[in-house]
Amino acid sequence: MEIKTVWAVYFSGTGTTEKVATHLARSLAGQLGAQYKSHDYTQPKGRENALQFGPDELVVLGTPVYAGRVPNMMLPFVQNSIHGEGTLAVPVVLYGNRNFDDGLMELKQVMTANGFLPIAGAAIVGEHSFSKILGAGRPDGEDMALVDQLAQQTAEKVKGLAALPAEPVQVEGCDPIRPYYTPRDRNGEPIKDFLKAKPVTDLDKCVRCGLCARLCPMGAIDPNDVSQVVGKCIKCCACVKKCPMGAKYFDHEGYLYHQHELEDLYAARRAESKIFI
Ligand SMILES: Cc1cc2nc3c(=O)[nH]c(=O)nc-3n(C[C@H](O)[C@H](O)[C@H](O)COP(=O)(O)O)c2cc1C
Repeated sequence: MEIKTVWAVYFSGTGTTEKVATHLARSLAGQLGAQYKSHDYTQPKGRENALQFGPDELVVLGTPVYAGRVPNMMLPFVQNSIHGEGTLAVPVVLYGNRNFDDGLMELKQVMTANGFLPIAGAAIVGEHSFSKILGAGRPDGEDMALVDQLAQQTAEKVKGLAALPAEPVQVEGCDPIRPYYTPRDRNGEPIKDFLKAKPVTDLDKCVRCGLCARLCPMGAIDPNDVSQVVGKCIKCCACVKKCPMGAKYFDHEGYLYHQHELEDLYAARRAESKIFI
């Protein structure tokens, strides 16, 4: 099949999804002799208009895994505003060394329902948003080599297609999709007020540059007083990890318990990145 444009379309709070989706799409474009374009829907502005793709385009759609699924606050945009028309696609998820659970399956299902034909997929490990030691430095060289392998195999598959395949690619995950993963306390109870946790600001370090307010995917930080989170925080950690002064952090007890538990359970092991073709 002839593809004219390969797109990287992605949400990425801390940059790991962007790194993988753009690399994969660029590489595919090169191998297919197609042009490369990208659309970043991390910021509210990137979600203002619907996206529609045609039969001579290929879309790499990337999202991080939040609570084992596609981030729930981004799901409406993906479901309602990203459509294909017999468009080949590669759903890609990034996950923080715990598990991608049903994130890739959910993304594949939503895309299939929206007129895409997923022909390959990937679940790649990225440094966990909540931590500097969980999945530290990933995706690394080994992960990116797997992404290169996926690009090569997907390009070969596309070149060999005379028509759209009858079935989408098989990926790991449950169908029907399971409920969101719930952080639990030491008694096995859901952590109280976890969803209400939001970052605080060390005013001795903060230089009021306003970067955090501009970066927040939810537009939740007051640009006139960046210590105030006036909107909904999805805990993507863009403000925490990208603040040049290290002025943002979480002090919420339940959040910190969950972060340390994840680090205790999963930091020592290397979770596998996986490709599906
Ligand atoms: C709210 C939230 C929930 C998360 N849930 C999971 C999870 O269920 N499993 C996992 O392995 N990583 C989880 N992560 C980690 C991210 O999937 C991972 O760090 C990813 O690389 C972040 O992508 P980004 O850099 O594009 O923002 C979660 C991160 C956040 C912010």
